[in-house]
Amino acid sequence: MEAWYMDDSDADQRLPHKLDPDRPVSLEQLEKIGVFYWKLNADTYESDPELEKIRKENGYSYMDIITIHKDKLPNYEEKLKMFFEEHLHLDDEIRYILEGRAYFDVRDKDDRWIRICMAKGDMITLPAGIYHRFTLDETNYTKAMRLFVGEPVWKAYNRPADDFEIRQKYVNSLRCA
Ligand SMILES: CSCCC(=O)/C(O)=C/O
Ligand SMILES: [Fe+2]
Repeated sequence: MEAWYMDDSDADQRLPHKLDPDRPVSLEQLEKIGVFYWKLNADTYESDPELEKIRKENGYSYMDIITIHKDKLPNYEEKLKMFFEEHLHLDDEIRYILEGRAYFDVRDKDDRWIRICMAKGDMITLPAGIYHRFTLDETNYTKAMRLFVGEPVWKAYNRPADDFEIRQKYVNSLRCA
């Protein structure tokens, strides 16, 4: 996993969009905005005790696997467009990359974009209420595990969603961080 502040160019969303000079973002900085990260062995995900432990400790009872590729995902273009709209969810977004690569972009406290480059073995949780978006990189392929506490709710609320209780709760949580 590698993270950095993004430039504001309109070029292809699949490009890295690093600043020049680069402004890397550390795990500690991500934790301050409620983003948590684990590194796992994706080759053994079907029988990995480390993954089992994380699921048990955090109550991630639900899981499925999504393959994001033009030949595998129904309504591929439409879904990618939707994923890249800035949005929030009422619950945490938990993703584990099993193959390929992808970018998760999150807003920092000052509303600046941080790009999180996720590759095989990277697992992340984005807090409920954080504004974020998702895109493939130039390799155009990823396979990811989606986890959830209880029955999954995939509904995304596009920005602006500032009046949502979960958004206010998230914003308030940043004050004490
Ligand atoms: C890798 S899962 C697809 C992206 C997604 O579900 C989402 O909500 C992105 O923010
Ligand atoms: Fe999302």
